[in-house]
Amino acid sequence: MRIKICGITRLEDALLAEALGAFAVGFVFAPGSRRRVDLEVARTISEALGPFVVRVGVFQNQGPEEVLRLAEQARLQVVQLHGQEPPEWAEAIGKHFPVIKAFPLTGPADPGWAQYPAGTLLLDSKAPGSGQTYPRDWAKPLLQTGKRIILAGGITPENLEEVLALRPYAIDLASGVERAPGIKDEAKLKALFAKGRIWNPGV
Ligand SMILES: O=C(O)c1ccccc1N[C@@H]1O[C@H](COP(=O)(O)O)[C@@H](O)[C@H]1O
Repeated sequence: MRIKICGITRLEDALLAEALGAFAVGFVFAPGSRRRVDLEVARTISEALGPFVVRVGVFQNQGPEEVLRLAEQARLQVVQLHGQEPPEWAEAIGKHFPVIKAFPLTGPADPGWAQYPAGTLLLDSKAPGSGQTYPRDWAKPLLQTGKRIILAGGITPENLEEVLALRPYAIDLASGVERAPGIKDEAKLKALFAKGRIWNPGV
């Protein structure tokens, strides 16, 4: 399973996620987030990781100029837009970085979101980073479009199986593997990867 561990603020958490087999780690630059990371810290962690972990920056309603500057300076590889960004912003950013666009679920997903100019979409609860969840069935209309869909929102080692049953492209967790915002919990990370690595999305 492709697993992204988001809200990384400490080198040791990033290295543990990498050692356990994370596909990606996320650095939150969204204003007001309890996991907001300093640019220098993100760059230091980014430079310390090996070549096979994707570095993702999470932004919320920040214009293309700011997003591109931070993504370049922090040595990121993918940009995740987690607010109400207009399609033109994604198009501008998409000239430089692959874009993941997050949508909050307050009911069944709108298949029309597949038209948004981003290669990959992410479905989250309406309270990003809170551990809040939603009826997982709500993701189905978008999963059926064939677009790459990342599922997020209150995923934990305990409820992982119901999420994997939907066969998303990847999953994304922040609070479900933490002991405090931005501080990952070793036991929860190990429990997650022990369960997550047995499932192969390609078959
Ligand atoms: O984690 C945050 O603080 C955050 C803030 C603003 C936008 C996105 C944020 N994180 C994203 O939230 C989901 C997962 O949250 P959780 O597992 O329910 O705690 C994930 O997509 C993060 O990238």
